[in-house]
Amino acid sequence: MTDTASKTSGRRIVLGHTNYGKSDIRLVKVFRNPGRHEIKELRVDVSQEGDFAAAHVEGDNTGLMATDTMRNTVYALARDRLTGSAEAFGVELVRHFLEAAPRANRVRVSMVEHLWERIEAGGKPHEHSFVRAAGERTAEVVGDEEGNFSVEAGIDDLLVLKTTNSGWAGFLRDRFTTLPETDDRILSTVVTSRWSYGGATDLDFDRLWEGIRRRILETFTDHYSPSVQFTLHRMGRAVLESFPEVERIHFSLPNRHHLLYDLERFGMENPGEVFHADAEPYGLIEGTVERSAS
Ligand SMILES: O=c1[nH]c(=O)c2[nH]c(=O)[nH]c2[nH]1
Repeated sequence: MTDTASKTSGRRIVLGHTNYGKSDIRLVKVFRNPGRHEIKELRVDVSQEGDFAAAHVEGDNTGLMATDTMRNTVYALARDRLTGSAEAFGVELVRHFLEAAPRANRVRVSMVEHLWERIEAGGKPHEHSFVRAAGERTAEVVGDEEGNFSVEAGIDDLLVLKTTNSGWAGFLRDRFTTLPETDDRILSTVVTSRWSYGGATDLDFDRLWEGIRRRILETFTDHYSPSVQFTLHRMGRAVLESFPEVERIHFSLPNRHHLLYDLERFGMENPGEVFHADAEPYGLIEGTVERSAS
């Protein structure tokens, strides 16, 4: 913290933590392999921490990298160094900024990858046409000038649903409880997940991400779910058991309620067929599954 030399009520006013960077850098790279183009679309945020007090307090910008330069750097480095995963590109960017920005001592690069799937045309994968795939992939790399790195990956916006094999019963009943117990309901959620690879910067991040996504989806299907809470833990445990590279995994799981619509009023039966998809409010179940210290 920096003393700004101002005084009010006897307590010094100081500059607290600061960071700055460029957000929402939209990058698309086409890999023009003959006969089979590939595409990568990233939204990149760059954030630097360091000794920026002179800029804030004195208006002295000496040694500050312009955020405009950060944006240019992302595109320029993408030319030769975006060759594989977003995580690997993030590591390259963080290394570059730590070296190039004299006042930065910690750099964070966060990325959201919008996924494109190849279109099948006439029963064949098309050479250069794609359709937006479900869900988004995230990656975040943080590095400091001491050489400490952390790499985190994740999933956003992956909507899943199962039509049975889920219930919610045995919960607390008090005078405000109206919800009936059920052993057969629709379970639906939008998976947001983040997992940590610790300090490893040279893993096969694409293989891991694909495998972890598949493991989460398989686990969603493979059991009777007595609650979103139970399914959260089971998905997390499955990922940690299958992927020793993962240190911990966090889930944010909104409960997308599907309420059986009352057709009795019209003299009709509704044996679990017609539902109202309730938008709000929604339950929100969040939690981390991790390896214990011992
Ligand atoms: O899986 C659930 N967990 C809850 O905590 C909860 N609360 C609720 O009303 N329905 C559900 N379902």
